[in-house]
Amino acid sequence: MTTPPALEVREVTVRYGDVLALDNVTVEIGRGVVCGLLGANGSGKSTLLKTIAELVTPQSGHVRIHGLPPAQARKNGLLGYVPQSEQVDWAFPVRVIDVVMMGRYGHMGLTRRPRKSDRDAVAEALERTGLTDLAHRQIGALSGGQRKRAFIARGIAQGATVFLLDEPFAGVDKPSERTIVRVLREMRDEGATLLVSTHDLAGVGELCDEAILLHRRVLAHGSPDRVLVPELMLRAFGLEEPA
Ligand SMILES: Nc1ncnc2c1ncn2[C@@H]1O[C@H](COP(=O)(O)OP(=O)(O)OP(=O)(O)O)[C@@H](O)[C@H]1O
Repeated sequence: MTTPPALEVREVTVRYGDVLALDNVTVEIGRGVVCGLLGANGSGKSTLLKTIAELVTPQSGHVRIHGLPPAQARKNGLLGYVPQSEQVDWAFPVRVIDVVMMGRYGHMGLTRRPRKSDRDAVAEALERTGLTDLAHRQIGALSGGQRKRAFIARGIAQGATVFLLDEPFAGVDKPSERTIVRVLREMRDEGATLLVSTHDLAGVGELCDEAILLHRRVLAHGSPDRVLVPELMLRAFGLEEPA
């Protein structure tokens, strides 16, 4: 039997009322890959990530994570998701350590009582993301970059093997950006698959092994030097000269 890809999106179409957000999107990503998700505003990047995370239900098509439906993969802790900052209620009174511990819920059973292994995993994730000293701060009291790092720490503590990140570099200071790039590469080197939506085209070559160019449909998917070419970028960003 062949091993299924880490992430498989097959013929997915998503509409919000009259708006066609994704049109028959098919993507496969292997294990141990960082893949950048690129496209103009409104091209469907967030919708694709939300569909994989089952926060949006497609009109047709399906998603598999290591061959499993997303709900099952989430239950097994395989699927992690870092939302765009605007989607999070930062006034919610939780501490950084509580956010990271949420990544362990799938490991705890129904009692949700942390064991030593859970506390150790949280401590390691905080350490790797440089948040140990901020562990007891309210999440809303952190900078943009620190907040992103807290959500990434949650995914590390969870042991996610497919990790979706929606604009992890938006509103992030340089030191946090460097930490995030290092941590994402480490996760990739440990075998995780990361799908990262970003507007930071300059950083794609440095971070990503592959890139997907989206414009409701997949315009291109391959190595960054094959995808980030003027002809495709002009099409993706709607700057194509009239024929
Ligand atoms: N909840 C919603 N209801 C109605 N339309 C929506 C909804 N969410 C997204 N859309 C529309 O679907 C299309 C794709 O949006 P999406 O947020 O996925 O794009 P995006 O590439 O992530 O954009 P951005 O880079 O601006 O975040 C856009 O036309 C958007 O206006």
